[in-house]
Amino acid sequence: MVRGAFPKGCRLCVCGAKLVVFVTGVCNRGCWYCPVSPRKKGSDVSFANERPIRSERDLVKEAELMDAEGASLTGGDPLTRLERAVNIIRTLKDEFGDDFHIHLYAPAESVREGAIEELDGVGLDELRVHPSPDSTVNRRAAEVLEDSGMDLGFEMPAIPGEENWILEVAKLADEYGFDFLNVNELEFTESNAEELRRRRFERVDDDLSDAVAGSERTALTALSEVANDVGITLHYCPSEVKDAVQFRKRIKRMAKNVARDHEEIDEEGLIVKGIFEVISGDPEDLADVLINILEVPEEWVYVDGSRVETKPFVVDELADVLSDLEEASRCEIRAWIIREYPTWDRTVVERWPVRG
Ligand SMILES: C[S@@+](CC[C@H](N)C(=O)[O-])C[C@H]1O[C@@H](n2cnc3c(N)ncnc32)[C@H](O)[C@@H]1O
Ligand code: SF4
Repeated sequence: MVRGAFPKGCRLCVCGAKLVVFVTGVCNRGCWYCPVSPRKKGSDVSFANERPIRSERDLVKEAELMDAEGASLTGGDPLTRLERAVNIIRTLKDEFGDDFHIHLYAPAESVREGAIEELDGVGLDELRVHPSPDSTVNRRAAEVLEDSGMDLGFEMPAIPGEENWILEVAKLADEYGFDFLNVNELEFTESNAEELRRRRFERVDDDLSDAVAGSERTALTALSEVANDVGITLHYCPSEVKDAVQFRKRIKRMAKNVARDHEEIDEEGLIVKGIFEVISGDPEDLADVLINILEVPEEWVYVDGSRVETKPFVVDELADVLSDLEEASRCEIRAWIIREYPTWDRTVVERWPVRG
């Protein structure tokens, strides 16, 4: 549900055009529903999508590979590492121009004048404040932000039974001239599952979803109740948008930029390729046989450690003659066709053996 202009950060996000920059896992707030993975939570690590950021080059490279049109800075609490967040914004704006839209998430507790001035000064376009359960904290944040030049929104999860929190935040946002309130469907993740279960929350009745049952109803009830009293944009973001829409679209944008000559792209934007896994012997000898005896074009043969990668159909066609190939190359081989995400970590989605 959207009432009013769709926030610009959301517009680019649903197209999969936003680079997700995880600034740090550090955060002092401790929400019981915190979705941040245990691996990142509390750790001072930075990622651009799945890629660890070790230098500015990593950040820019990842943005280029997905043809990003903007970025969202998240965490943890990015404001606990203000200088890092400021440098990230500066780097992206310098590299991709002023129109590269950047929004940043921060808990209300961290909204302070000096930090906001710095972020405004470096060109942050939009700030999304995660409200506190304590209304005085939210009011203080709203007062700090009142005269800033950025687009402003509150963003919060819809916790079943907590309609009043949403109503209160919507009214505060309206009072202080915010642009929008974004309410997310509450999600189960690895890190909050125990706390959610302890509070007797359950998953919606759908194998593919991690959403909490009753969250959508809470969001929609509260938003429609407050709609006549406030003039700001009211937006509900269902959890499937993150996976089904945002991630899948980003994958499609990336695939064409990262696929090597021997890798094919399927209709969902996943990479499909053939793998010869060399159990014993020298992968270079196998590559040599493929290129010089079997006349597989050189650009379709890629040696990566103990693997020789090639087009999926090459592996398929050689399936019946693997023992001849083993003999000619003096290698013991296993053959696979795999499907993987075109992400930095190349997560394998599916792999099937061509010979057991
Ligand atoms: C995951 S946080 C990331 C940024 C930062 N940690 C924060 O909380 O502001 C992004 C937004 O998701 C919302 N959120 C937090 N926990 C959630 C959950 N379990 N399910 C859905 N949304 C959640 C928060 O309201 C926050 O505005
Ligand atoms: S503010 Fe964000 S990162 Fe911090 S505990 Fe809450 S949800 Fe987790």
